[in-house]
Amino acid sequence: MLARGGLYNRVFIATSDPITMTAQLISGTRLSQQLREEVAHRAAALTARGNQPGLAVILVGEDPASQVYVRNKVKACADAGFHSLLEKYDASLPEADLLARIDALNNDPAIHGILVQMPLPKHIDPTKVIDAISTVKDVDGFSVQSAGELMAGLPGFRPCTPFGCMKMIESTGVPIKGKHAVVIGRSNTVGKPMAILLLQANATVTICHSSTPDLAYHTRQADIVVAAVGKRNTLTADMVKPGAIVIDVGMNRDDDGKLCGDVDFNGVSDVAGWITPVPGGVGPMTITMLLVNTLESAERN
Ligand SMILES: Nc1nc2c(c(=O)[nH]1)N[C@@H](CN(C=O)c1ccc(C(=O)N[C@@H](CCC(=O)O)C(=O)O)cc1)CN2
Repeated sequence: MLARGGLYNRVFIATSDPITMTAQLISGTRLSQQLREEVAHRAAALTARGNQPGLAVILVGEDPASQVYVRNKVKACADAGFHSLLEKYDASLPEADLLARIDALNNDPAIHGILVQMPLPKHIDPTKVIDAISTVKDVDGFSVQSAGELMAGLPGFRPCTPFGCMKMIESTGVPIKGKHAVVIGRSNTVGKPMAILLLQANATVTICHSSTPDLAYHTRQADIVVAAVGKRNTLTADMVKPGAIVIDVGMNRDDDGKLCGDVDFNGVSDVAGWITPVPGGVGPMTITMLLVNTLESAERN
């Protein structure tokens, strides 16, 4: 039984032990609300100057989860006062047609951000598609150019999920500088950029992955753990240093079909200092940071 409320409300867990340590909840929903209000104010100022932020969202195929995400992105745009275009294509869309569409959007002055929802159907090369998006409109931050800018510490768009995770860590008020951070997962869209962002914030960073022999050895030393594996119960209470900040990027289903992350939330809440929930944690922040990137693209314009 969980009682949740504010950004940093304690996570109360009904157990037989009344003095178990309880982590503070980092609510992505609440933090998103605050950030989206700021985004909407800045968007209104830009719109008043004749430069309304505009986002193009492209969905190829009928993946049910992707349909929900693109709908949520379009709604978030409307709520923030952005102009948005949702383009939906049949799964059989030829790659060349998609590239031609991106080319047209690259040259559309009303569009400041372009995103192609992932995953794409098998016959389409995601790298080719992402790299076709103009760097100045790559608000997902997935292109090779954007990855290079991140690596080099140059200005550019940061991938939305790790960017959101950084905002969540920062929201705790705990300085990242000098902390030991462990990132579990090495994907190009989450694990690797997450590690670089933490490094740029002066954390000492360890990246763990499926071939790491003793994951718990590393996580037990971590002040910050980011779990981005895609496997539930990857991080359990015995693997966490007391007081640590735990960020859960996972989106999995439990045996009852309920959405859950990579972290054993109930168990880890007894040990960690801060923890993100699933749902209501990193997911909403991913969409919020997309708005932030699109707004910044329009402001640069
Ligand atoms: N072009 C992109 N494709 C994909 C991205 C991305 O950032 N850019 N990320 C994911 C999907 N994604 C956004 O696109 C995304 C996933 C989940 C959520 C979210 O808010 N989840 C909710 C729960 C939703 C549910 O009930 O099913 C939550 O965690 O609270 C937002 C965005 C892959 N593709």
